[in-house]
Amino acid sequence: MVAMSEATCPVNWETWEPGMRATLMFIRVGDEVLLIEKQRGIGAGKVNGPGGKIDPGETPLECAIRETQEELCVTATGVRKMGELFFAMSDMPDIHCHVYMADGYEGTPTATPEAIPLWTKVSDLPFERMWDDDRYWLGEMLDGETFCGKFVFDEETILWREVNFGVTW
Ligand SMILES: COc1nc(N)nc2c1ncn2[C@H]1C[C@H](O)[C@@H](COP(=O)(O)OP(=O)(O)OP(=O)(O)O)O1
Repeated sequence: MVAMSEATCPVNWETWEPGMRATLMFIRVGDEVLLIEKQRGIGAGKVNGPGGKIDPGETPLECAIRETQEELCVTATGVRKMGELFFAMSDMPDIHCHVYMADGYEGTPTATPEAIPLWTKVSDLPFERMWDDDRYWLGEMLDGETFCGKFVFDEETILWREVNFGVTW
């Protein structure tokens, strides 16, 4: 399935290069997902999944697990790759983000200087507190859909978007 704005895309994705590589992790247990109230870094003040920048020499999966440990003091288990996000931004480096979902964890979700844990019903995601792109893929992903999303932002407003589901990673 494809969702695309009517506008012509202002970005040539064939030649686009991200300024940052990052990850997101969503731990789903039953009908709830473990989100964070992000305390610092890009998107501070928003609700998101744990995640962050990929360190040199680190794989995206290693990064997603490390960032979840650092931000919430838990180790995600049963992790699978669900998607990739491509963000062309106006006011920060462009981002290529790898997205993972886990079906369990070890440890106790704990607040850290980086994040406050927030268990949320999958049926009641707080999109008004999240990056706007999340409306177009997060619910579907939590229901098991793999995806690829490309978004062009002007500050926090989406100018253009394309999301494909059923992508094999
Ligand atoms: C632009 O739209 C975005 N949507 C979503 N859902 N998530 C986004 C968006 N832009 C960035 N993100 C995510 C990707 C990463 O998980 C973080 C950004 O990384 P962060 O700044 O938190 O990286 P850290 O390595 O943790 O930073 P420190 O240098 O503070 O340690 O946001």
